[in-house]
Amino acid sequence: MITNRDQLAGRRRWVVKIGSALLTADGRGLDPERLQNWAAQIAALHAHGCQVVLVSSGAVAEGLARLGWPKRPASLSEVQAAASVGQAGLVEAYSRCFERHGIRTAQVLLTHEDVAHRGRYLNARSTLLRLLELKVIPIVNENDAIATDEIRVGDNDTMAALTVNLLDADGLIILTDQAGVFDSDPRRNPQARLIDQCEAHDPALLDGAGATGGALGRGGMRTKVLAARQAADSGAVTLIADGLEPDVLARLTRGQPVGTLLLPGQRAKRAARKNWIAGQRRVRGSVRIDAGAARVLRTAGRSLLPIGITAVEGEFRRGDLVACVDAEGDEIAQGLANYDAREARLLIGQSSERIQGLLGYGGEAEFIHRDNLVVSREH
Ligand SMILES: Nc1ncnc2c1ncn2[C@@H]1O[C@H](COP(=O)(O)OP(=O)(O)O)[C@@H](O)[C@H]1O
Ligand SMILES: N[C@@H](CCC(=O)OP(=O)(O)O)C(=O)O
Repeated sequence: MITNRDQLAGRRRWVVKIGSALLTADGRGLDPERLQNWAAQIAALHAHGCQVVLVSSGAVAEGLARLGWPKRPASLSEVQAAASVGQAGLVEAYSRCFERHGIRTAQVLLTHEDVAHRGRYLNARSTLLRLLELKVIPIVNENDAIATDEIRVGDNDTMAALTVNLLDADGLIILTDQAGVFDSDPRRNPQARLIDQCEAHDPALLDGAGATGGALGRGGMRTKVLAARQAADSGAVTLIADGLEPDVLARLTRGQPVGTLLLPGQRAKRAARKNWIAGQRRVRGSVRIDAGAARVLRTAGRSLLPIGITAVEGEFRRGDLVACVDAEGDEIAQGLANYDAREARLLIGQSSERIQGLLGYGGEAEFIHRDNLVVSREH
């Protein structure tokens, strides 16, 4: 577990969030020089073997500039229209910047549903992981064009934390227009002091964190601290720093004293995904597994392959929570199924190489991947 900055070097998977306040040149749309600068910094991290997911705001700000609107409109549909116009520009601008470094980018627009709904959760995760394998930089933003108030995540600090949880990232870096987290809002209090490091769950942290952002931002420091707490719950550190500080990303990831480090603290690291799985109350079906599968699930933390399944009960869909029971009917584990019940019945006792032939399409080799499996307590 990370307890200080020296331990940051060598961490591999980072989610970097860039807020509206930083991206725009005085509300006049995106600042191309800044984007170029971050792209160069991210390219350098890439070259050192880091995987980076970029969560970038700026769609609304860029849309306002493109439409010639002087300020954020009050009506939701106008904000959504601006976001749609601006998102195209945002991704275009990033892809141009990264191209110079020979790096491809991908646009990933997520909604609350994508990170909360079982099937889509798996889809979002596998797409992002595949992009990282392909050495592409995913550029994530909330899908503002269709997210209504009821279903929106609302701010990208939270979206970035959800992305950390989704991918089990090592750390979250939030770049903003302040040097880090202060003990009170530095915009209002010139005496405010920068916090160097602290536990994300320290109750005092929220006392000084204001909830209002700048003219274009959404969350202020409060959502950043709450995001750090969510990241902490899956064992990740959060660094909050000034995005205009020279070489900020390299310095932060090397453990130099820049910005604020928020630590996961004593919380037991249990992958967020596993917490989330454990929190899903409704088991939709079950698979009976043989003694060998039961043993490796219980003791070796392995995935459940179709070959270990001896029977399938109930009706469930891909992404549903399914119980794995042994020959005596004792529950060994619960996890998210990669195949629905009909497919599972066809795969009983089969080796993974046969999946393509049996179903007519290929998919995951595992019926439940070990990352999506929570072993039940011993009886
Ligand atoms: N304790 C604090 N420390 C630092 N900044 C704070 C604090 N409380 C409130 N803020 C405000 O939060 C702002 C950053 O939030 P926001 O405008 O939403 O940025 P972003 O667009 O980067 O998400 C800062 O400009 C600052 O005025
Ligand atoms: N999704 C919105 C950004 C919302 C948001 O969280 O902004 P910020 O607090 O500046 O990161 C956009 O692209 O404009």
